[in-house]
Amino acid sequence: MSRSPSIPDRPHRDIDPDLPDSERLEALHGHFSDLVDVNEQLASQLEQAQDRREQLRERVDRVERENETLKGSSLYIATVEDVLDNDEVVVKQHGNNQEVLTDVSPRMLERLEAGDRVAVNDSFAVQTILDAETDARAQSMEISERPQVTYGEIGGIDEQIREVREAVEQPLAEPELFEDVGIEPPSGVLLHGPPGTGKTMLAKAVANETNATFIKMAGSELVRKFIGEGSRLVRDLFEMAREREPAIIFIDEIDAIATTRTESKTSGDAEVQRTMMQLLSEMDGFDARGEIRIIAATNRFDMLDRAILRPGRFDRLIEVPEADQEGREQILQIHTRGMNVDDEVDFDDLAEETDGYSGAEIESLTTEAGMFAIRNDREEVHHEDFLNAIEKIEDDDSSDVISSAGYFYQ
Ligand SMILES: Nc1ncnc2c1ncn2[C@@H]1O[C@H](COP(=O)(O)OP(=O)(O)OP(=O)(O)O)[C@@H](O)[C@H]1O
Repeated sequence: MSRSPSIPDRPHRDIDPDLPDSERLEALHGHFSDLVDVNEQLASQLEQAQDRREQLRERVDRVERENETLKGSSLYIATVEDVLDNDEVVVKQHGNNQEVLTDVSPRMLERLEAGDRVAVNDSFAVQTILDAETDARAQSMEISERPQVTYGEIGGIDEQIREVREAVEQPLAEPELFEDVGIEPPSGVLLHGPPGTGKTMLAKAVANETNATFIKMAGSELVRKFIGEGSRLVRDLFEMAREREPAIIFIDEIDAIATTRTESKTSGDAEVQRTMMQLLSEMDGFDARGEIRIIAATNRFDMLDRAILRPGRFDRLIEVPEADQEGREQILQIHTRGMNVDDEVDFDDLAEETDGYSGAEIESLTTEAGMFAIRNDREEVHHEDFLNAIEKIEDDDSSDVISSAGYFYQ
């Protein structure tokens, strides 16, 4: 900050009244010119102060403008339904589906087409047209016509495979069985268990077996920053599935939108709540005997809002636990199928050594063992390579590899 200039001293001159007139006149002249100097200094200081005031005023204006922009920047997402000739468009706001007729500038009108996603402010004035890159629909789903994963590639969870086949595959493949008996198949299946135990693989394998499109959406993707975006994505998800029947919708990390409601009522919470309500309403209006099956997964079963577990929703719970000794041996064998493994490798012993490892961790262990073989100039992977890999992984991650499985999942 600039320091304020010091105020000049008031000129002062003692003039002896007994002096001759000419000398007094000269002294008065001197005094006068001192006053003129001070006056000039003060005038220049005044000018500087005025400049500074002007600068400050401009700064205040700028900050106020920024403040206004910030206040106005919580925009809502809407879709243009119709572009009318008289500089008006009909937009439908995501989330509440409210349709509004709103004016747009001729310049904006030229760039708008029905179907465009736009951001609107509180008064529904179109602020921005969202381009393809901001189109969350394309970014946030993983779609695969028929995933490659088969049941044979999943080890240690045979019972869970059987349950999933019964709850998801059978209603798709043999719907008449349910019709004949007169029961509704489970609406949604919830897989819960520690990370890396094969939940996603299971969902993919069902899609593979039933020749269905696999559509995956992560719950965290549904928690978007724009109001209305999450529920819109849920609608898109089901629409996408309807377009591609038969389809398996897989919602990973469902806890992101379905955790127990907290007391806090921030707008973020309300938005998450709306997304979950949209999911529930899509599921409620769903034909359980149809060609779309829904599977969700979570590592945080304890946190889930029980509302999603009611009949007609995720009403079939399947726990996918950490593999036991036998399961780990199977997983080791599955992941070494394509590897050049020495006959001496003792999988039973390795399964014992990997107590607490998830399927995903066993998979990375086999790769690490292969790296040890390469380092030793061998094409064949030996038992000691696996042991070295275990040691390395445990050294690297001594703090969390073994405990990670239980970290989120109590
Ligand atoms: N039971 C298993 N059998 C064989 N491989 C497995 C198994 N579980 C996990 N894997 C390996 O780990 C990888 C990750 O597994 P997956 O994504 O299915 O786990 P997840 O339970 O969905 O994990 P997360 O909860 O973290 O999403 C798989 O691609 C697979 O290679």
